[in-house]
Amino acid sequence: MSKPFIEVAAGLIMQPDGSLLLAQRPDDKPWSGWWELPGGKIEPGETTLQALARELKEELNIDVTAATPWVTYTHEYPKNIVRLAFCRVTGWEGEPTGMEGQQLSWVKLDAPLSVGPLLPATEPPLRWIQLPDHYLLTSIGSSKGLDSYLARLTQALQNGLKLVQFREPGWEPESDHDIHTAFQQVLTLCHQYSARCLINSCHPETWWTQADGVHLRAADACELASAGVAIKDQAPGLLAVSAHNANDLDAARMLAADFAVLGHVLDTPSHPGEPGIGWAQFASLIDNAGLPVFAIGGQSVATLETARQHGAHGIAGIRQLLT
Ligand SMILES: Nc1nc2c([nH]c(=O)n2[C@@H]2O[C@H](COP(=O)(O)OP(=O)(O)OP(=O)(O)O)[C@@H](O)[C@H]2O)c(=O)[nH]1
Repeated sequence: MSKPFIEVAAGLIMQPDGSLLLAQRPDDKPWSGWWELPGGKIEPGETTLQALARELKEELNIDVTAATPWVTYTHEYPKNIVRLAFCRVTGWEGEPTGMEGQQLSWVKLDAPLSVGPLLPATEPPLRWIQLPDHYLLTSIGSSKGLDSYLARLTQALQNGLKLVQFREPGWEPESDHDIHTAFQQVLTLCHQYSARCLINSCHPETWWTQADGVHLRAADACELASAGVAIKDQAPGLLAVSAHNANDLDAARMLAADFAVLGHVLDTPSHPGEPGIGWAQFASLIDNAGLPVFAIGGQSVATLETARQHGAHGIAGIRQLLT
């Protein structure tokens, strides 16, 4: 007999200082005593955000004023399959109160959790939410442009940039040594500002372990996923995947990537004459991605809010994020 399938809306209720609200499941529910994100089952006819608002009113007596869809993730438990639509909640009225007698706790995610255990399906979102929301891809081009690029990158890191990808497929063919030196300089600079630097899979595999993780091109991700390679065990650090369609996002999920980058969403100078997929298509593609997705293509600080309204974790880009 097939397992029951339930759809749930759950909120990551966050204070501006990054504290997150967790709730302990009450005695009269399955998994009682385990900690979870507040929320509950989506009723027939409800949208995810409507269900979330209703559940948070019932469970916490708060009125949600600002929430966006985020990652939808499916987890198979021994007795059922749960599709969890995690949403970010950044605005509410009222003081969260355990209306069902449940314990509540505001936790910091950059330290060991002060409560536990967490429901198994609640662990991944607590890891994902700590990813920065800006992801810069380099486009230096040659050793001639390196010094001025490093100066601009320093400025961006000083302004709070925390995640960078070294990606130089079109590096002018001077010598391999030049590009490796450039990579090391970018990596060292990122580390000076406690930022992480991933390496694109177009670069030699021997460099991958030097970086803070690997960013797979879509074709590389699809090839590794169909070959069943456990790339995450081989390359320590973050694993990211470029995606252009649902197939690429499936590969990212199969490889247990930490995040994907989907686009291009808006028209961009790096793809002249190729129209972007647009926000509606972006939102529909990531609906079942099962991992955080950054929007790429025409992205800047000005598009971050729109990206979030369409379920993006954050924005990725080459030019407009270098500020
Ligand atoms: N709210 C919430 N549910 C979660 C999380 N993680 C997770 O696996 N779940 C699962 O999602 C389901 C939520 O169902 P629920 O019983 O809390 O829903 P509900 O509030 O509508 O309760 P009720 O219908 O029993 O009154 C449970 O199977 C629970 O184990 C989480 O972080 N938050």
